[in-house]
Amino acid sequence: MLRLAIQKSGRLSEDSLQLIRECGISFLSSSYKLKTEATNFPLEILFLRDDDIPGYVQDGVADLGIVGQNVLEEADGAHLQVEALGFSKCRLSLAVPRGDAYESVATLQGKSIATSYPHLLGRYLAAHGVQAQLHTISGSVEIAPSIGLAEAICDIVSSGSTLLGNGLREVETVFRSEAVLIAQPHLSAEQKDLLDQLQFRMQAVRRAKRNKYIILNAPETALDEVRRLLPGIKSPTVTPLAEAGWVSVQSVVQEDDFWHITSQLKAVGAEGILVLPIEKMIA
Ligand SMILES: Nc1ncnc2c1ncn2[C@@H]1O[C@H](COP(=O)(O)OP(=O)(O)OP(=O)(O)O)[C@@H](O)[C@H]1O
Ligand SMILES: O=P(O)(O)OC[C@H]1O[C@H](OP(=O)(O)OP(=O)(O)O)[C@H](O)[C@@H]1O
Ligand SMILES: [Mg+2]
Repeated sequence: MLRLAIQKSGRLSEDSLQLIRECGISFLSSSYKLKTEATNFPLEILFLRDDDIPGYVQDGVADLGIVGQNVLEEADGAHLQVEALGFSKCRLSLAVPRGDAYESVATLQGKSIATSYPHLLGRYLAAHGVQAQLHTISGSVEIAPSIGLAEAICDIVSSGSTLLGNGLREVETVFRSEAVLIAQPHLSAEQKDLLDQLQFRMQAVRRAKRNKYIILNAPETALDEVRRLLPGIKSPTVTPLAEAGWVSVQSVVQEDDFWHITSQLKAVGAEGILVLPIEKMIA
């Protein structure tokens, strides 16, 4: 049995639950129940505050956890990371009131800074030879300058809307983060085997999300060009159409390259291009 700790409610919760479900693991969940057992995989899921997850995993109370690298690093738990999961991408940044002069991090010398990440920020400031007064608060950090609590802040930024809405300007990136899977250091051989199975499934799900299945019709004369554009996993599947001189091509294309490749496919005469999502992809 493996015990996996995920965030109870917050920015990581939905994507964590979705990833577990996409791995084919079923379980019942209700917002009142803080522990549930999967029905088709030896997994127990604990719903916790995200700040507590690195400690629980370090101590072996939970075997696995899903947490942001920002929280993990703040808790000195980077060694627990087994895999980056690609969601909840954000950055920990320094910001100052929009009208304030700012040249470099040296501008913060002797200033007061509000943050929920005193360890990460302290390390960053020390590396830049800056001494500042840190005020540790656990949330709504962006309010601090406007109520006279601090002259600058250091908090999580994603779209930048919270900074904008509070009259602040992002000036330095202290740390880049995404959600990660972490594991306790003393898993048994059986638990390691289960973790391998879980990671295998997670990787298949993530790979599938990065790729699309593509089907198109092309004149036979364009086949070499189409094959060059759509090499697929091994090579594309090519079948003749009922109409002479035409073929149907099926392949896999990376989401990031899709629009660029599609315009090139059209340029060489491809028609009727269909694109389908892939559910799982095993290399
Ligand atoms: N705006 C954002 N966009 C993307 N990811 C974010 C954003 N804000 C936070 N995160 C990531 O999600 C994690 C959880 O954020 P959230 O705001 O839900 O934490 P919290 O309020 O501390 O939750 P908890 O109540 O569990 O302590 C953060 O540690 C960070 O890794
Ligand atoms: O750059 P943005 O897209 O505006 O996101 C940044 C905000 O998101 C997070 O807070 P959240 O909304 O999760 O609320 P919380 O303070 O309750 O954690 C973070 O603490 C920032 O305040
Ligand atoms: Mg928290």
